[in-house]
Amino acid sequence: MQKLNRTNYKEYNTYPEKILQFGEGNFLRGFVDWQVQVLNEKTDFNGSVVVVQPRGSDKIERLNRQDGLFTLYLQGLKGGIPVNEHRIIDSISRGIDLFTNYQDYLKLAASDELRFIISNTTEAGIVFDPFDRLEDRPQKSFPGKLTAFLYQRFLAFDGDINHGCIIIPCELIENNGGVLKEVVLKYAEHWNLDSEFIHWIHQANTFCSSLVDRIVPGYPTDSVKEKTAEIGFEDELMVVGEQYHLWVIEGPESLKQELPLNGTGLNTLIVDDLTPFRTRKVKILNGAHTAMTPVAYLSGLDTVEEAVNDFEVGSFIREMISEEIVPTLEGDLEELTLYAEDVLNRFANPFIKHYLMSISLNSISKFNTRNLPALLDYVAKKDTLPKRMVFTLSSLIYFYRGKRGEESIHLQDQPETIQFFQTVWQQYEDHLIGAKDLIEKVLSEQKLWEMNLASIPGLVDALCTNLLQIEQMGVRNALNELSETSIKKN
Ligand SMILES: NC(=O)c1ccc[n+]([C@@H]2O[C@H](COP(=O)([O-])OP(=O)(O)OC[C@H]3O[C@@H](n4cnc5c(N)ncnc54)[C@H](O)[C@@H]3O)[C@@H](O)[C@H]2O)c1
Ligand SMILES: O=P(O)(O)OC[C@@H](O)[C@@H](O)[C@H](O)[C@H](O)CO
Repeated sequence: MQKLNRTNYKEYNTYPEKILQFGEGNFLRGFVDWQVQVLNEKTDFNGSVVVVQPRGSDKIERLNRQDGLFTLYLQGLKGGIPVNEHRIIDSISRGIDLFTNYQDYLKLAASDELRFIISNTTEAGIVFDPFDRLEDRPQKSFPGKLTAFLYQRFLAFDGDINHGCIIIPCELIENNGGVLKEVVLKYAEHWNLDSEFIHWIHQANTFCSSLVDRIVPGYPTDSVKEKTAEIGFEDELMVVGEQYHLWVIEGPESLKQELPLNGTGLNTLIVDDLTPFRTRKVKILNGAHTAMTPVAYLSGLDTVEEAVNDFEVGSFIREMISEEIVPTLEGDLEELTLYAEDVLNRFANPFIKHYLMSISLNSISKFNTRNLPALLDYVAKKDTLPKRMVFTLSSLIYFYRGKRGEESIHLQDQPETIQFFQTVWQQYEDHLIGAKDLIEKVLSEQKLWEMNLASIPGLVDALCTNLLQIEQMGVRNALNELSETSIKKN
């Protein structure tokens, strides 16, 4: 079987490099790079994407081995009809490995054609690292790398305000554009860069917050053989996603000229305020994903579809959404309920195997942004703890013990987070601390939650009860117990 690359696949197009993309991951390829392909096909956008790694461990060679080409499968309901289609995406021109080719990165900063910068570095990526230096090749953090790039561009064009960029982060954090801009400005100050550069950042560049929505499980491990036979190429970068997509970009009117979306059929909206779209999506869809992951995985399930179709776990998820998440949201109840139903139908998409383990990446920071706000709102509104969300948090703490029965769990999170849990669970197993001490240690570790969760009335005791039940009878039986009980008013 031939490998997918531009020598073997001749029907590719080439376009000027207009977009710099931080992230080689499945989501950006199945969402942004697909949209760029649609823009190239249906409008005069005429642009391609250069990909760089947002952090040290990422591999860019795989992308370059395939000359940026990859196959995208979109599977799900389109207008109510099941659709399963695939295509080769040619919108990525190349990847630049910042460790071996930093000079190409600097060269790209001086390109006249470059206009957009896009990123997706998970909720953990937009951070300030005081040890990053301008001279590093590359800096460790994504915003450090971006600041160095923008500074090089500022120098290359002598501070010309017509050579700034439109920066559109996709990370699922609130006000992602504003937060990214703040971190860039913090680096500018930390590195003592010229005040003209700071002025240029403000005047020449636009940081647009954005909200993305498409379920992209990624590489189809289970069906790769059939898919390889179908496309006729070996493709290490194959991606599967659902048909549904929505991209809401908070940006100026002028962006509508630069991103010619009209007539493309893309569900991409340029709006003044994306808050309502974001809150609804992050709390219901992502909230349910992150909350179901430890519960369903520790119940012996592996995918989102299995989780929503499982009697106990599925009921737990549905009730959590309707009784504990939706009541914390503002807006029309009927509309929110319909959105929640759509989300549950998307979760049950039979074409898609969305592995819980892939959702579990950086679960602690995801819990903070996706679940904790709803938990706190619920407590504030109802003056009692939401028992299902509390159960989720108990399961999450148990998940970070790193064991599902005899099997060990491959935890994917910041090394210090994994280390912290390893230490407290070891102390527990060595009988140096009890369950309550363990919970107290975890909840009061402010680096994990950015607040002291132990201060939430009743939470330590509720978690302790759940944890002991999970340990004694397993998550599934503990879930059954939970449906019988209610948490006492604080
Ligand atoms: N897959 C989906 O269905 C989907 C849909 C919408 C949004 N997202 C977003 O995409 C992210 C996951 O991406 P994916 O599905 O492409 O997974 P992936 O594993 O293929 O890619 C993850 C990307 O995030 C980067 N990353 C991870 N931790 C980082 C850190 N600490 N600092 C900087 N970069 C970091 C990786 O280097 C990689 O480029 C999620 O956090 C989510 O916000 C995913
Ligand atoms: O991609 P992650 O790992 O941050 O989160 C998992 C899912 O919640 C997420 O990918 C959703 O599928 C997506 O946000 C849908 O638009």
